[in-house]
Amino acid sequence: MKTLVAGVGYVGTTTALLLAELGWKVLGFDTDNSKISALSNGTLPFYEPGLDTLLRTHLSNANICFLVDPVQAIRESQVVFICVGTPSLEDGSSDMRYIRSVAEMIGNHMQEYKLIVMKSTVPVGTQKQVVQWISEAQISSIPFDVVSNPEFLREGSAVYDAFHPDRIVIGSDSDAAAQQVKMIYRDIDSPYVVTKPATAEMIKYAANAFLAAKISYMNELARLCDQIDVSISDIAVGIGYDPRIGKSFLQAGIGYGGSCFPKDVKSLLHIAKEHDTNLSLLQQVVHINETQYQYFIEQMVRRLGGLDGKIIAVLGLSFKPGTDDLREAPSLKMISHLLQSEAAIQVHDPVAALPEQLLHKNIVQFESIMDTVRQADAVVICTEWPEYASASWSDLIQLMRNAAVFDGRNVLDGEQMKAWGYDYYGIGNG
Ligand SMILES: NC(=O)c1ccc[n+]([C@@H]2O[C@H](COP(=O)([O-])OP(=O)(O)OC[C@H]3O[C@@H](n4cnc5c(N)ncnc54)[C@H](O)[C@@H]3O)[C@@H](O)[C@H]2O)c1
Ligand SMILES: O=c1ccn([C@@H]2O[C@H](COP(=O)(O)OP(=O)(O)O[C@H]3O[C@H](CO)[C@@H](O)[C@H](O)[C@H]3O)[C@@H](O)[C@H]2O)c(=O)[nH]1
Repeated sequence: MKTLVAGVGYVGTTTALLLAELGWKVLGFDTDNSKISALSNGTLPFYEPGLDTLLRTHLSNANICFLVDPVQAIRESQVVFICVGTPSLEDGSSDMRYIRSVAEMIGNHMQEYKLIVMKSTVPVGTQKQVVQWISEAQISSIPFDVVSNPEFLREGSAVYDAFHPDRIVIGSDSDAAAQQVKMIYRDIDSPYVVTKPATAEMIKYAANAFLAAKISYMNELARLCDQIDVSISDIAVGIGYDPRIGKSFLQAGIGYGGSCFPKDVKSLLHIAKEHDTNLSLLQQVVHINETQYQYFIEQMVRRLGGLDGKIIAVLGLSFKPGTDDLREAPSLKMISHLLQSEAAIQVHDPVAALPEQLLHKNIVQFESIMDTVRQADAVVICTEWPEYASASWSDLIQLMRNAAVFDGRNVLDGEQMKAWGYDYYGIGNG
């Protein structure tokens, strides 16, 4: 059986390689020809640990191939996984143009039954809408099923997450189609949640919004902790032992970023608005997240006595470690603000490069942490890359003009930093 993955970005490439590992023949299709040629040559167009090895293995085994011709891609496959993007529009709703275009492409070119599996994160009701778009695009009526199968992988650990999912959610109107999706994943050991398509679509939003809420909760408490001489990191440990709370996603910082949480929480709020429902808790989750980096900058201004003319070393650009993804990265908002305040910036990231919109005469990217902190008036940690926790801080202090460290991810040992002579501030640990 041949499977087609439409849209080979983060989720599509991971899905394609998972399917190849599971023994299926896989075709990858994307409208971005540069991605197709990079992937065909064994090069990932983004950074994701472990995925490049899988790509080269399955290219050489001829289990996977990447195509630019949509007609061939649709005609040669029995199952189509939709993995295209669903970015935010100005009003917070999801931009459905890519989903619609794939649906119409399938409808247009299919000549026999297809099972269509929707992995993109989509508003509730999309499965129904996709059925309609495919039907309308068909030249003659050919049967097909559309199943919702949301993806829960995290960037930076996409390979592990794809092979060890916490659950596989299948939303289908047809038992036979749900069984077929289960059969595709049969070698993966995971609980299954088989439900209605709308429920599957909502599970994805509910999961991301819940995790975002956990983070904003800790970030808001961090602001109080700063006032009462209590460490938010100690609070996370103390509450995390309660299995009803859990240890994960309690890390206070400068806010959540990435291609999912910001857009998915906003999309859920938009869905609620369309149904005259007020999700006030989630509105606050967004508000806390959008003001968290400003709160952090206020602490910097207070301690440094202003930013004008200061040299600030920014450690970390990507929205989290293990990826070069800069989508909604808090570091970018931070840097824009610092530049507006007439600070000069020296930046470092192990894999991500400064985006074009931040190229400015007052900003320079260095390859080493040492060069980045040299002559700085303050260091700001924006991403919890392990190399920042393990850097030789006892030596780096000699290179700085002023030994202030603002730890936006609480990765350093504050007491040790102070003992080495730093003016150290960890968010919620101040
Ligand atoms: N990135 C993640 O960690 C993650 C995790 C779970 C779910 N998701 C969801 O999965 C979806 C994809 O996310 P992503 O991060 O992989 O996006 P991405 O931007 O990395 O990839 C999307 C790809 O779709 C391609 N595309 C657009 N229109 C197309 C078309 N008509 N036909 C074929 N290809 C087309 C684009 O060129 C791009 O390569 C989104 O809905 C996202 O919310 C993402
Ligand atoms: O305790 C924490 C945990 C995370 N974050 C931040 O939250 C953001 C998102 O992190 P993470 O969830 O690890 O990364 P993503 O790759 O965006 O994965 C999320 O979004 C994906 C897309 O929907 C889902 O599939 C995943 O299950 C979900 O974890 C990052 O900026 C992190 O720095 C914190 O601030 N504190």
